[in-house]
Amino acid sequence: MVKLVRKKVCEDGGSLPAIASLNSSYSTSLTLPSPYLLLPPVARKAVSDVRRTFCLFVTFDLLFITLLWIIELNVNVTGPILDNLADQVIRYKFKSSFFDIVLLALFRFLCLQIGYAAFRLKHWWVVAISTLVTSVFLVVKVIVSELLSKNAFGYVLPITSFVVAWLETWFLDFKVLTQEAENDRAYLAASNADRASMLYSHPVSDGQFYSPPESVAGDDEYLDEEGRRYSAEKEYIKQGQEAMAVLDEILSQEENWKLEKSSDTGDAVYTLEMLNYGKIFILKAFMQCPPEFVYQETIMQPEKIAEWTKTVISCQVLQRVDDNTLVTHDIAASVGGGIVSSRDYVNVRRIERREDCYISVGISTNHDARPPSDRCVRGENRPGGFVVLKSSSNPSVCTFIWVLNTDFKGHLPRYLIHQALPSGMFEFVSQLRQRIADRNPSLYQLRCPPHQP
Ligand SMILES: CC(C)CCC[C@@H](C)[C@H]1CC[C@H]2[C@@H]3CC=C4C[C@@H](O)CC[C@]4(C)[C@H]3CC[C@]12C
Repeated sequence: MVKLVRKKVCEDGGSLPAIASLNSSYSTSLTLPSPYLLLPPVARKAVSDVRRTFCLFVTFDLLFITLLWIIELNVNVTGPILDNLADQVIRYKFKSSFFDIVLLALFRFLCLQIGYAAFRLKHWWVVAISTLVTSVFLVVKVIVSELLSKNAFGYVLPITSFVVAWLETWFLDFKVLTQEAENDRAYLAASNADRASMLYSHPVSDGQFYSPPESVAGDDEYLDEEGRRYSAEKEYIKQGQEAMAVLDEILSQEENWKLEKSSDTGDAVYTLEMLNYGKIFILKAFMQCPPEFVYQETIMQPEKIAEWTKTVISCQVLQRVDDNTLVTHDIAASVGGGIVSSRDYVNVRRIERREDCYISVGISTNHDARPPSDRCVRGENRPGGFVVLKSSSNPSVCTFIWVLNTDFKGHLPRYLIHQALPSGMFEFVSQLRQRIADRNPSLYQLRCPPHQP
């Protein structure tokens, strides 16, 4: 039984060797577009798709009412259709002609097309006026005229006009304006993200860390920008160090961990209640492989984690601040069969190599390149992370600990989440074992890990 030992931190926190020495295939670029991101804005369409659909519907309104009228002219034909037409148009009588309903459709068509296609208005008052005029006119018409006694069209035409007019109001207000407002927000966010990624857009080649370019002497604005960036980096480093202190605190309280659930592979999930952080979930799993393998898969290659676990949809390194600190954008899959839908997180991570373990802590932070977006609920990670404990007696085994301390946000029943987390964590570690076995076939025993002694 690998006992969780107290850590002995090296002075510099065990700074990492340059990535290149660990895995030359590892590369990252801060401008790599991710399918989950709001892609930098391209030229925007003059008329949005939803608005074009609305204009099409308005055209349908006019054509459909006109078609119904033409059919009506044909239905009770006493003489030639032209007589009927002349009757309703030239010898127009409010009480017996349908021509005014067609003119009303033409009025709606002109108002709406001029207002929403030509002037591209973003307000509902034009459609409100056209619908109000239509409604008042039709109500008066139906009350005063003899249309209803004339034929079926005495019902069909006014009712169709009324319904179509109100459908146009609904469509514009609940579809066009809301969708376009959403598009504007997304466009704005993409513009910000695009502008921000230009700030951090220095491609980081294999194994190199991001280092701010030399500032141009005398360029005050640039120095301001540089100063801002420098203080942002200091802030990230500080957040990582503080999170590491909290994680160490959690690890030092193993005697207070409460066993929640064990898996048939001998893994266990514990919980720990902490004053400022609520209920923390801690997975502890015995791994039949050298600690370096676990370190490589869970800590050193953050962007590849999505290749082998369904828990994470994507992970992108937004910025490498220094040898121990990086900022990532993680998109987690839905949890508990959809109880918790997919969440995204911006985490500052601190990685340390210590005498007895490899440790990686993360905590939620902000980054200009990934402002919160309406498309995904932004979760909040409190100090938590991965610990790969080395065995002092056997270098080919280790213990993997995952401290999960997350607020999924949203109005979700806590008990449901707390039910779902342990199984999700067990699934993660079994996918980790599978990954290590696939990448290190020699470790056949990984495929059926023994029960812990
Ligand atoms: C059912 C459970 C397992 C789902 C958990 C979903 C979320 C909360 C999980 C999925 C992937 C997780 C991240 C994976 C890797 C790291 C790096 C580590 O240095 C700090 C924690 C951090 C940043 C994790 C935070 C929590 C995380 C975002």
